Amino acid sequence: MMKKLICPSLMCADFTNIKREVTELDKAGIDIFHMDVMDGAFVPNMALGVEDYKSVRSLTNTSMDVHLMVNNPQNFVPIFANLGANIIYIHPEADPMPTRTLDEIKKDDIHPGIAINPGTSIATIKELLPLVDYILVMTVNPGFAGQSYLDYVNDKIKDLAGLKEKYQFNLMVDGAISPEKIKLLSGFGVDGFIVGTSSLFGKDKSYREIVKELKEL
Ligand SMILES: O=C(CO)[C@H](O)[C@H](O)COP(=O)(O)O
Repeated sequence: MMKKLICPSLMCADFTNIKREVTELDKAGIDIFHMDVMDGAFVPNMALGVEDYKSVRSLTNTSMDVHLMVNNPQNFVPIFANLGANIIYIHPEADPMPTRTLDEIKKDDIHPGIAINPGTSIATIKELLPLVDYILVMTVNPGFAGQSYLDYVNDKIKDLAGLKEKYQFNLMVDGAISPEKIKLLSGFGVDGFIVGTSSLFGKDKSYREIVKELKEL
């Protein structure tokens, strides 16, 4: 069976009970905590920040990423490196020299990743493929939970899956990832799924039940 990394998007969690949320998600066997940091400029919203990152990091030893939905992400890398991030995603669309930033991330022994918007083509990121351990394909326009899945991104996901063996990256998807999409996209060769309101949070079942079901899809 292909690996299926389940990564809860903590912007969708109940932050009034973050200790319980993180503990229950850990018990459910999730793989990576996904932390969306927004600047209100690269995307028209604000979500998690440094203090949220510190809180979650203090509650778990599980892998944590940070998805920097910010302009000039190179300025924020040292902050999240110091906070114990295991994977740092930058948007190449927002960085004047993503090759340098990815090298800086790697120097800190952190996995470098790129997140790419629905309208970003593979051609524009081709040179970055040998530099990254993770590619996060946005299947909604980033910034908000609860949007609709953009089907036109499927062709790009299939094409990237075809490049995984050559470049050895993990292929991840983020945005309106329902159980049906996990099943479909696993078949395309996607390794990891950022799960928010579409499959994990605000449901009537426990995280343990849901994560088990998603892994078995
Ligand atoms: O990156 C995001 C928004 O930009 C969120 O991680 C994601 O959209 C949350 O999941 P859902 O779409 O299922 O509510």
